[in-house]
Amino acid sequence: MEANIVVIGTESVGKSAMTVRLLTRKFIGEYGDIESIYSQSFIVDGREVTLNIWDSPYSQKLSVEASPFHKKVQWADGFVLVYSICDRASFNAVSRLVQRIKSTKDSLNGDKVPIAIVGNKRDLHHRRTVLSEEGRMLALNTDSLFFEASAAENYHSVLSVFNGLVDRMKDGKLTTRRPLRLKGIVKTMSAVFARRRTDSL
Ligand SMILES: Nc1nc2c(ncn2[C@@H]2O[C@H](COP(=O)(O)OP(=O)(O)OP(=O)(O)O)[C@@H](O)[C@H]2O)c(=O)[nH]1
Repeated sequence: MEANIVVIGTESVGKSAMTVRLLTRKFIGEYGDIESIYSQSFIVDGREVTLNIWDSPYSQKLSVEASPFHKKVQWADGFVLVYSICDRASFNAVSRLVQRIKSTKDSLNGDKVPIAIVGNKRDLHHRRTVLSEEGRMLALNTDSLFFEASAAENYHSVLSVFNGLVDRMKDGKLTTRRPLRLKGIVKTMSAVFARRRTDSL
C-alpha cells in the first residue's frame, strides 16, 4: 500500500519535528523552513506501507482554487493536522482547516478523508492553553482521530498518530500504486541533516 499524507498546521507547532521524529526517531531541535515530501516504507501488520509525507506550511488562502492548499488537498489520502497545546491560535486554525479540508476533499472524492488532529508539545503541560477535551470534541464533531503527542519527548506518541491514520486509510481504497506527481521535491532525511550541517558551518 502507498499513501500520501499532508502534515499541516500554523507556524512552529512542530510539523517538522513530528515528521523528522517519525522518519528518523530523532528530535533535532531546530528545523528551519523545510518544505519537502519524504518517502519511507514501514511494515504495518506484516505489510509494507510506503508513506509519502508532505511537511507543509500553513496557507491563509484556503478557499482559492489552484492555490497550494488545493494542490495538497487533491494530492493527499490523509491529513495530520497539528496544533500546539500551548497555542490557542494554532488550535483555532486547525478547527478552520479541518472544516475546509472536509468540504473540499469529500466533495472531490465522495468519500470521507482520513484526518488525525494532533495536539503537539504535550511535554509543555505547564503552559497548556488548549484542554485535551477541546481537541477530543473537535475530532468527534469532524469524524477525525485525536491524539496528543510530544515530538520532543518521544517517538511513540508520534508513531501512534501515523499508525492510527494508516489504520483508517486501510479501510479506504488505497490499493493502487500511484506515482508521486510532484517530481523533484522528494527528499531523503539525509538532505535535512546535510543542510543542517551546512547551516552550522
Ligand atoms: N517542547 C517541545 N518543543 C517542540 C516540540 N515539537 C517541536 N518543538 C519545537 O518547536 C519549534 C518549532 O518546531 P518545528 O518542527 O520547526 O515547527 P513547524 O510547525 O514545522 O514550524 P514551521 O516550519 O515554521 O511551520 C522548534 O523549536 C522545536 O524544537 C515538542 O513536542 N515539545
